[in-house]
Amino acid sequence: MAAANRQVSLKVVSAGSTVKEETYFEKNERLGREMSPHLTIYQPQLTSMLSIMHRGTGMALGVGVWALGLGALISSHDINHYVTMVEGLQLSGATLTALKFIIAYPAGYHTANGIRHLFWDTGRFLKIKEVYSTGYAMVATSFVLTAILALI
Ligand code: HEM
Repeated sequence: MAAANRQVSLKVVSAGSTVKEETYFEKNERLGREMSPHLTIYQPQLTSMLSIMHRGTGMALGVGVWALGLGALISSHDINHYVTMVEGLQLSGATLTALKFIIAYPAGYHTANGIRHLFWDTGRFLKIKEVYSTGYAMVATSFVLTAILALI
């Protein structure tokens, strides 16, 4: 009953004195906080490296798809013209295969790791040992896939 009759006094304050007009990054800088994850001291691990690669290859594929699409729209020549141009460079078979390998690697990697991701999405291979073993297997598969593409 005593609590119900308790007196409360309110103090009027301006919004500016309570709400700090400071961004998340400014606050972290003021408090001397490091960026999280603190990349400069973060030990490189297979898990994080493969994850970064997945994002990188996804972005590379995105750029490639857009470039091919827009190129086809705005170019006055068809693909045969560019094939003839490359043939005209008289590159050796090994150089050509190496170049094709480099261009195709994002597709080989992203497909192999994408399938690994899809297995994870079904709840499989999520134990840390399995994450590592599928990581190594995926890297090997990505090389084989890309080599097949480069040799076509
Ligand atoms: C031209 C084809 C493709 C493009 C442009 C593309 C692009 C991307 C991009 C930009 C991401 C986001 C990466 C990130 O934010 O970390 C992504 C994620 C993903 N991609 Fe692809 N991708 C392609 C083909 C494929 C294929 C063929 C597969 C599977 C066989 C695949 C499976 C996945 C999966 C599972 C994720 C989500 C990974 C996660 O959960 O973090 N992608 N893709």
